[in-house]
Amino acid sequence: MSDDSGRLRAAIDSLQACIYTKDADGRYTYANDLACALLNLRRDEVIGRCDHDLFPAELADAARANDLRVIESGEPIVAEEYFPFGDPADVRCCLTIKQPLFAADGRADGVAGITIDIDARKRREQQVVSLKNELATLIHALPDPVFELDLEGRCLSYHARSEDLLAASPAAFLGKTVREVLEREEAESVLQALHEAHETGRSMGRQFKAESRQGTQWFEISVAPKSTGGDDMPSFIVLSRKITPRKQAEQTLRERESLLRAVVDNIPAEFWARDLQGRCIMENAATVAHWGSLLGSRVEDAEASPEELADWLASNRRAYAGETVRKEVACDIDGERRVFQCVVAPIRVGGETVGICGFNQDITERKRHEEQIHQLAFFDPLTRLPNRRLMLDRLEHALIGSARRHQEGALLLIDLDHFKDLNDTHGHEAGDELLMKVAARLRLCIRQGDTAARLGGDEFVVILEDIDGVVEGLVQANAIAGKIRDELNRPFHLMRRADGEAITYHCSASIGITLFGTQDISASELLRRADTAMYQAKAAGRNTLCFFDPAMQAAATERAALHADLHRALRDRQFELHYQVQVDEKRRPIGAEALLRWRHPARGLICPSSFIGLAEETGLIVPIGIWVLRTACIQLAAWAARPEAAHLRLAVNVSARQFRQAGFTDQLRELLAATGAPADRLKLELTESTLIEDAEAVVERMEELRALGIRFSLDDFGTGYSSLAYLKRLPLSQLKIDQSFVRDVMSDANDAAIVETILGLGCSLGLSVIAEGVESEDQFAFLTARGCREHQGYLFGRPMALRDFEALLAVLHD
Ligand SMILES: Nc1nc2c(ncn2[C@@H]2O[C@@H]3COP(=O)(O)O[C@H]4[C@@H](O)[C@H](n5cnc6c(=O)[nH]c(N)nc65)O[C@@H]4COP(=O)(O)O[C@H]3[C@H]2O)c(=O)[nH]1
Repeated sequence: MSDDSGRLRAAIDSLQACIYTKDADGRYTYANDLACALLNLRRDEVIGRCDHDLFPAELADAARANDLRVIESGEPIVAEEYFPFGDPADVRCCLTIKQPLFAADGRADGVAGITIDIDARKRREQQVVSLKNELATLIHALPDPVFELDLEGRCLSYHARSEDLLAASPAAFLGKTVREVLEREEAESVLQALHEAHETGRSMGRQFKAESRQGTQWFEISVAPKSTGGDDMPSFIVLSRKITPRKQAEQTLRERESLLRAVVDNIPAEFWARDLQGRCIMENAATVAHWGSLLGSRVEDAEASPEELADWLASNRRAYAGETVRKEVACDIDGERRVFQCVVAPIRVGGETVGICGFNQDITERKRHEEQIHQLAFFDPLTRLPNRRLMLDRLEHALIGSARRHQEGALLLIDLDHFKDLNDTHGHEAGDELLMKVAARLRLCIRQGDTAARLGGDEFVVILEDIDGVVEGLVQANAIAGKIRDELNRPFHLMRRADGEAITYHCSASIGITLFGTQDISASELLRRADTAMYQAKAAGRNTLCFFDPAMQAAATERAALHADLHRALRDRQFELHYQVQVDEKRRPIGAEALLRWRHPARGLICPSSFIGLAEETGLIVPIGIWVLRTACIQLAAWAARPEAAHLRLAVNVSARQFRQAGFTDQLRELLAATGAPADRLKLELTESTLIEDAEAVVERMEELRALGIRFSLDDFGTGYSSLAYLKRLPLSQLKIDQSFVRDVMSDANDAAIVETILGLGCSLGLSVIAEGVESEDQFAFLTARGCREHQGYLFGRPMALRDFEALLAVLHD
């Protein structure tokens, strides 16, 4: 028996459980080895102690409470208690079975307990519980329903926060396969997802639709196989998201996109858009039809000329910078010139430019119509000349322009004589044909920039512009009116519609002319004047030109005649050079001034003052001047060969226009070479006005000529405004005192003072001074007394023909 109790005790001690007994007061009466070892006490130290002696109070309280429950109830209990295991910090959960111990009287007076460490299992259980809780929370938190389906698509279970998220009530699908619930195509989609998940481990993004009371509902599913851990039929967790709103939005977006596409394609213009890198990101059908698809390409990739590309790039740059650019572009399409109205504008999103877009609209037809409208509005349909309206507009512009530019213009009103008779006898068609042919001839008579217009009926108007000066205006208006009259006098060949016969028609016109320039006058007043003048022309017997102003008329007639005469004079060698002697203070001849004379066959000898002005205005002075210079050079060469005349200098007047003419230096060089005239004997007389305009060019020309040996005398000195500083820059050799000062030098103190000043000036500038217009001995004495060494005037000799001049030279020599 004692052997048995010893073996039992040994068995109890070897158990991996704490076994103990306690008395009614909770004092240990027995503790096995493991219990002692965990308390790190010997058994005799454990026996007699209670839990409060060994453990923290709250653990001991719990254990004591269990002990008391067992003692009081006399029933065993199974409870969880917590004890430190060796280390006081290592408190573990233990399963405790407590059994009452009974006294002989049957009262429970102690407890026998077995305590096993279940801490690790307890923790695992707790983890599983918390994992389950988390999963439940997660599933609960999921916005989308979750299903468990088997591989055939049978619904094993589901979880949904709300039945609204389902396509049908759970009863409709729980336990059923998707084939039973959904349309065939939709069910296939779900089954494919299940198989995909089965094979690859997951499936995402498959969609299906189901009909519900709310209409068609769309779902998107994510599938993952459910791990069963055995060979059971595989099942799958299917997360089903209701995407009906998204689908509807996508549908709306698609509809909008196709509407936008349709709108863009139906725009009756080419449309394109480019991103910030310049790549085409959108285009419409019209653009593709014209250019081929531009998508993805840049402007630089287009097949166009460098100028066109540069132009497009410049517009695009401006649009990227925020500007809306409008321009017209003309290009050839299939060999036809077409015009496009192009707009390039920035594309802004939230105030930021994200690209540019453009419209190119073919406006060729519109342009044509505009042109036609313009033609109808401003041009006479019969003759295609500007009509009254456009003529008035141009006339107003001409009036403003000529006033601003200080130029003259002329208005010619042309009325065909007896036009009505032509209409009456040969029909309107012949009349129309004449008007067209008259228009064509008028066009030929005017310069580019001038206007020929039809006022209506048989009345035409010509506007001449940009004419230098009134005289030139008279001359030109007269000349062009004459040309028009002559042109219209040439026979016209017309067709008579009635019998198809060709007729030769002799036309004449009455032309009224009026000039306009700086004076303030309206277009309508001008027209009235031209009309008055035209009626005067009619009254004067038709086929006539008439100026509005009789004085102008006379001047124009005279000028025109003079002009024609001058031409003839040059051609018929009617010009002569007269020579006026120039002497020194001892009256010895030192040279002469060559003065031009015109021996007119009818009017006799004409002085230059009567024609030099006109010759200058009309440019005839240039050929006349060359003739003078050539004659003078020939004369100088002749004198050079004669000892008594070799010292003579010859002064020749050169007009500003001639002096400024390109090639003047070369002309003189050639003349000197051709005639053999000594250049240093030739003296060019220039007036102050010649020198003042474009000073740089004048000085340059004078230097060129001086390099040839030619000298310069400044004519009319004292009448202009030459500054001393300016005079000093000029390579002059002589100042000529104007005869107006010499004339009154004896009577007018001012003139005397001016003469003295000029003499002093010549002295200080190192220039010789010659007095002009010396007529009396007193003047001569006055001038010589003040140091004037050279003289010219009637006192010594008038301008005279060469033979007389040479006779005079002989007398003066003697
Ligand atoms: N009252 C008076 N007059 C005198 C006297 N001595 C000379 N005269 C006149 O004064 C003018 C001097 O010529 P000018 O000042 O160069 O003025 C010249 C000159 O500017 C210009 N001219 C003459 N010949 C030519 C020429 O060949 N070419 C150019 N471009 N102009 C010329 O025509 C102007 C007038 O020439 P003319 O009628 O020949 O008039 C000449 C001459 O006859 C005098 O003592 N008393």
